[in-house]
Amino acid sequence: MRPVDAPIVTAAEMRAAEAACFAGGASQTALMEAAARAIAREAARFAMGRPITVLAGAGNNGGDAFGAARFLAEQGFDVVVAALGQAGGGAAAMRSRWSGATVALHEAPVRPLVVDGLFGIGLSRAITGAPAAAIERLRAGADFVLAIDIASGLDADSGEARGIVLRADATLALGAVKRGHFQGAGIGASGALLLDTLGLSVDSPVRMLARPRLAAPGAADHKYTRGLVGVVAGTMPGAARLAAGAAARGGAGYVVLAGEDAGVPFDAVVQRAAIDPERAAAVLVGPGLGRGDMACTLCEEWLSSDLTLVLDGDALSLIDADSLRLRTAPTVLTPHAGEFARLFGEPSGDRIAAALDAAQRSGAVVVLKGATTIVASSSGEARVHRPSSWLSTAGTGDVLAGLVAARLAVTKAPFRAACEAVWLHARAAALAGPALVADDLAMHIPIAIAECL
Ligand SMILES: NC(=O)C1=CN([C@@H]2O[C@H](COP(=O)(O)OP(=O)(O)OC[C@H]3O[C@@H](n4cnc5c(N)ncnc54)[C@H](OP(=O)(O)O)[C@@H]3O)[C@@H](O)[C@H]2O)[C@H](O)CC1
Ligand SMILES: [K+]
Repeated sequence: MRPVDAPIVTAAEMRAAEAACFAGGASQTALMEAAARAIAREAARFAMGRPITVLAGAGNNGGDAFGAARFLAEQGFDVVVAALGQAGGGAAAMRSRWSGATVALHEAPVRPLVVDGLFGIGLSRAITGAPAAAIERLRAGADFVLAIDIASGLDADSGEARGIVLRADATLALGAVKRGHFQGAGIGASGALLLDTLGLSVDSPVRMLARPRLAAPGAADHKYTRGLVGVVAGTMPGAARLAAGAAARGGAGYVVLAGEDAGVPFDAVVQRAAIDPERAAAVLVGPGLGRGDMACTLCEEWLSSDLTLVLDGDALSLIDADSLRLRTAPTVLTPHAGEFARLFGEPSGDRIAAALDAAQRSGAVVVLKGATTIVASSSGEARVHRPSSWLSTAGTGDVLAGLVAARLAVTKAPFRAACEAVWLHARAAALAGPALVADDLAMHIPIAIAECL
C-alpha cells in the first residue's frame, strides 16, 4: 500500500519493534516468510510475466530475497538468485528453502526486473568492489528495480549514499517506512514508496504528513474571531504581498499589510502604516523585510512582543536561535537549508533529527523546507512531506509563510498550523501544475482547503 500518515522510524526503532514482536512469541522466520510473501506480491505486479533476477545479500534483507524468489518461482516466474556471500542467521533458513538457480552476484544475469535484497537497514559501510560493479551493471540493464525495505547503498537513517546506491523504481518498506526514504540520496533513489507493516505494531512521534481536517467558520465567527494576520513589509514589498495574499486565501479573517507604499495583492488585504498588536492573532515578519537598520529594529520590536509570530526569510538572518528561548508566545520559523544552517548549524545527515533538535533548542516550531519538508516541535513531534519540486522557484516560501500565519490565526496551535500550511502549500502546488510561479499558488489554496473540509 502507499503509506499515508505512517510512522517514520530509524533503524534502531525498527529493530526494537522487531525485538518486541519476537519477545511476544513471533518467530524471525515467520516474519521473514511474511516479508517474502509481500515482496513476491509486489514483484509479480511489476514483472508482468517477465524474467526476474533476485539479488540476495548475506543478511536478513537477503533472507527476504530468497523467500520472495521461492514464492515467485512457485507462481511460475523465471527466477534466478544472485547471492553475495554466505547467508547467516535467519537468512540461512530462508536460503536453504530455495531450490532454484543460484549464481554468484558478479554472474547475475541482467533481466527486466531486479529485486534488490542485497542490503537493508544493516548496511554498515560503503559498498565497493565487485558488489558495486554488479549494482552498476544491473541498474543499467534493468527496466525496473524493486528494493526490499530500502535501496541498497542508502543509510537507513540519514538517507545518505554509502558508496554506490542501487536506485529503485519502487521500494517496499517492511514493518515501517524509514527516515532514509525521505532524506539525502533516499529522496531520489527510493522510487515509489510502498509499505507492508507485516502486522508489526510500530509507533513514532515522527510521521508522514497526512491531509489535515479543517473546519468552516462557525455561525458566530467574524473577521476578528477567525483571526487577523499582520504582515510586516520591508524593502521588497512584493514578497510581503505574496505572503499577505496567501494568508487571506489561507483562512485568515482579516489581513493587514503594514508598510509605507507596500501595495496590496487585492482589495481584501488592507494596507496600513502599522499593525494593531491588540487585534493581531499572528504576525509574519521576514518576507522581503531587508537586512538594514530598519529591518533589525522591526525584528527586535516584534521579537520582544508577546504576540504569536511567524519568522521567515530575512528575519531568520537577523535573529539568533538562543534569543528565541526568551519568547513565551508561540513562534514558528520557516527556514530553508541556508537559513537553518546559519541559525542552528549544518544538519549532519539526518535532517529530521536536526529539525527536532532545532525546535528543542529554540522552543519554536521549525519548518525546515526542502525537497522533503519537515515540521518539528519542541515536544519531539515531527511531520514529513514531499512537496512538488516545481516549488523550487522564487516567492513560494513567502506564500508558505503567509499560509502558516493564516493557519496560526485560525487554530492558535503552532505545530498544527504549520502542518496544515505545509500540506495546503504542497497541494496548491500540485493543483497549479508544472512550471508554476509563486503568484499562481494563492488562487489554488481555497481548492486545497475544500479538499480538507
Ligand atoms: N522490518 C521488518 O519487519 C523486517 C525486516 N527484515 C529485513 O531485515 C533487514 C535487516 O537485516 P540485517 O541482517 O540486519 O541487515 P542487512 O540484511 O541489511 O545486511 C547486513 C549484512 O550485510 C553486511 N554488510 C553491511 N554493509 C556491507 C557492505 N558495505 N559490504 C558488504 N557487506 C556489508 C553486514 O555485515 P557486517 O560486516 O556489517 O556485519 C551484514 O552481514 C531489513 O532491511 C529487512 O529487509 C526481516 O527479514 C523481516 C522483517
Ligand atoms: K535492499
